[in-house]
Amino acid sequence: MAAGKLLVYLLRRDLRASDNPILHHLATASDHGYTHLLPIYVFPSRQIEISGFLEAGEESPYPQARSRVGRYWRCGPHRARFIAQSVWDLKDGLQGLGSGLSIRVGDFKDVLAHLIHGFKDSSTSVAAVWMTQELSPEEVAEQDAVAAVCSGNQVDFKLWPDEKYFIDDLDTGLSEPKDLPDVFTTYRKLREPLRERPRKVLPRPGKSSLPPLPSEASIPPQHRPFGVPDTLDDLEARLLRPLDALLSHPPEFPDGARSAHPFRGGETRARQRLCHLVESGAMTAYKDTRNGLLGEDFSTKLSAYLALGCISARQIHQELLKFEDGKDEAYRGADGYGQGENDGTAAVRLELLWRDYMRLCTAKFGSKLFRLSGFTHAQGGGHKKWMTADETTADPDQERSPEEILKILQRFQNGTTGMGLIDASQRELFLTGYTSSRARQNSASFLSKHLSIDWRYGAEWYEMMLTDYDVSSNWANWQYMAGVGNDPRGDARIFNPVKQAFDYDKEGSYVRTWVPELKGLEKPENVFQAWTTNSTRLETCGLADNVMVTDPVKRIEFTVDRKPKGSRRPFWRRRGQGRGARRGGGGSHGQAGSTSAEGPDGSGAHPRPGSGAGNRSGHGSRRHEPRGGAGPSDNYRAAPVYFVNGNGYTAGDWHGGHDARGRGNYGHFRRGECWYGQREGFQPTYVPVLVYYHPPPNMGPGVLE
Ligand SMILES: Cc1cc2nc3c(=O)[nH]c(=O)nc-3n(C[C@H](O)[C@H](O)[C@H](O)COP(=O)(O)OP(=O)(O)OC[C@H]3O[C@@H](n4cnc5c(N)ncnc54)[C@H](O)[C@@H]3O)c2cc1C
Repeated sequence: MAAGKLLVYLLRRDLRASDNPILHHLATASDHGYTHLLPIYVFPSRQIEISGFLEAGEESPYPQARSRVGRYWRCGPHRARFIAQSVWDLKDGLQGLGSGLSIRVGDFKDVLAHLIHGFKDSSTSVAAVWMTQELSPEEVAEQDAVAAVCSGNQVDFKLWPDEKYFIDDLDTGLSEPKDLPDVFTTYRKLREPLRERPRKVLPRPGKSSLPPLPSEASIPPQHRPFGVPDTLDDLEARLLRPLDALLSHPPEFPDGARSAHPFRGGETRARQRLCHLVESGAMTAYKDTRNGLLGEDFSTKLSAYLALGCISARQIHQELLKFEDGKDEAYRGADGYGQGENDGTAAVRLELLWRDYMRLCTAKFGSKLFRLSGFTHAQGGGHKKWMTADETTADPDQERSPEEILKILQRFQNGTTGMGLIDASQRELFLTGYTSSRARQNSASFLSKHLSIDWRYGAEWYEMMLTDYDVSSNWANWQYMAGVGNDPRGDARIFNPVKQAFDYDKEGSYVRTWVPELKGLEKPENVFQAWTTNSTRLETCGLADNVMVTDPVKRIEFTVDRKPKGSRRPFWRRRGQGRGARRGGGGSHGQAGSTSAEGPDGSGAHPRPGSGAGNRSGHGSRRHEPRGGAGPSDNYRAAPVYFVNGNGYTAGDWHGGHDARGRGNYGHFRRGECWYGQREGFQPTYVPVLVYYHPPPNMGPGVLE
């Protein structure tokens, strides 16, 4: 009979040794009862294509890891590489602590079943499996499948709460997911002051404080027909091998362009990046710079590390605290050192709360995250007609044929729509795996609202291309921008990508960087829409026959005012039908060109005079942000912990009654915030002829309201 009790820790998006509840518990609790620990990272076959790991001549038993609507690879090259680096960094880190990490590929349940079976004859058998809980449907299914394997093999199973968020689940003030308010602002008010919310970080386990690995000889190898490599280079190569032909006409990396996200994956790099941001003053400047488009430091670029759990939000918060409280000499040289929270650090905390909120939406809405009609379907909305490239599901009355939509999608993806800001963003995304929040918002709005294309194509494309892809942040933001999610302004918020380009890329540097064909154009308005350039100039620049000029996917009439006002370049936009309408024969394309505008507060849409389609219902009526939320709870509740003991899998509650960690009531509830007293929603003003827009305040997800 086996003497050793082995604990298997299956890692997913908790790729860090510091502030890791499971490792912390194992390093500090004397009574956990396990003689050995085997941390394992599984490259899951559903989400990452693993055919590159097949032994020669073998076939994969798993379907290809492709998305449902667009059939794209679910994990593209940028993220695949970043994950590999992160896993390898953790492996090195754990080895440094006297432990280690095994890498496997396949389906979680197969990996686990093979492992349990393989250990059966060893002196150490698998006694328990622990994982960090995730809330998204696919990950929940993984957990359930693992639990079932454990149950069938008399192995204990336990889910630990995911603590990489800003506010722990214990402290959200929500009794259950459905209590989440449907408007972010309501949730934010419920949780302010944010600086007081996060729990303390957990220290990194000390050297040799973790239970040892089982002997190498006893660890069963990767199950057939796959093999796992033993170098990072080989790991990366095998992940990238199947990912060819992402696009039929991919953009080329422009001369002189530099990635805004040149970072390698891993906990070590995440830590370095965080320290750099505080030390350099980038955190202090964040509020002023975050709408930037070019460069490394206009925003934190911590998203990919956060998504994989290489760093937790509360580690970021802790570093900000040290700076704000003047507690770390390394940060002394940075602006604002020791002077408390500033606009920049407060804005970073707010963004981290957005991230929490998107995840809580997933907990609340479950698989509706992926539904075309979005969350709003649940609230009676989501009746918009979307255009699709899928002949089998396309509406017979669809304005453009599925074939045309497919072509438009390809031009969106390879950055040749003719809409400069969108094209630059899409090429940057394709070539670097990153594009700024501002650019993402515009691209998502463009695809879903200007082109009325099924927004899930965009969400899936981003899932493939983003290094920082996170299921909740991606899909809920796409819903938000498509007007089917938790944006109280819904369909009324339409970004005008030309106006946005004037606001955020004044001289057109960003667009010129990523769309080098446009470098010869002097005027920003031409850079933002090349078709507006006169024919002589087009000839000179070799653009006369370029598809961005001859057949832009969308034309927006937009004229720059001659008289500059203040430091900003004001502009007016001609009303009435745009060329898009003439070209496209009206309908949604034409309308969007001329109706799209941001209201005086930079958010709403104006009904369009004389269009016949200027739909005032829903725009003209005052909108009230719905109330929601359960309000702060009186009692401290403990983390949701899920157990399976031998033969029973107990699905825990959102807040189960088990205080697993005994870290006390650090994040106790505070009463008194008037979370229900929302300001009222935007009421658009009807302005008939000429509109001067003020610079828009930051609106939408990821920016201050
Ligand atoms: C269509 C669309 C898709 C998106 N997909 C993702 C995604 O897959 N993964 C992802 O992490 N973010 C996503 N975002 C949110 C946001 O664009 C990125 O988090 C941000 O651009 C990452 O850069 P950063 O780390 O420099 O952000 P910063 O501006 O420095 O913000 C700090 C952190 O706050 C969080 N954050 C900021 N804005 C948001 C937001 N709107 N929603 C959720 N979290 C936010 C991120 O973790 C980010 O790292 C998406 C936004 C849009 C509009």
